Amino acid sequence: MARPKLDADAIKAGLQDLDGWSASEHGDAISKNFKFANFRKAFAFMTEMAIVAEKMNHHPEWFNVYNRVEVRLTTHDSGGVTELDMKLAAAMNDAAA
Ligand SMILES: C[C@H](O)[C@H](O)[C@H]1CNC2=NC(N)=NC(=O)C2=N1
Repeated sequence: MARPKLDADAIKAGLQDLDGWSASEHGDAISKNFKFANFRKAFAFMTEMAIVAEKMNHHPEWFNVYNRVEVRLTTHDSGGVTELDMKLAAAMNDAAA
């Protein structure tokens, strides 16, 4: 079952607690650019999050160059942002802290 999409207000409310995350222009995704000390740290973060994502069956769109990981979260099955994206974003903030 696809999760219900969050509307613009619900996304805004959810992002209050998510440091560094912002809504995309069209409100169909949330994104954050993470920066680490080096590639090893960036890739360790990705490895940790890959395991979490697989457990959640909810997978990030991301792009890595050296110490930078650009993340975009959206729920493809729902065509927008859902609670799953908020949950994964929170887990990423915890892992990067
Ligand atoms: C069939 C499978 O459960 C789905 O395609 C899952 C896998 N991972 C997913 N990840 C994300 N980000 N959105 C989804 O809708 C999604 N759906």
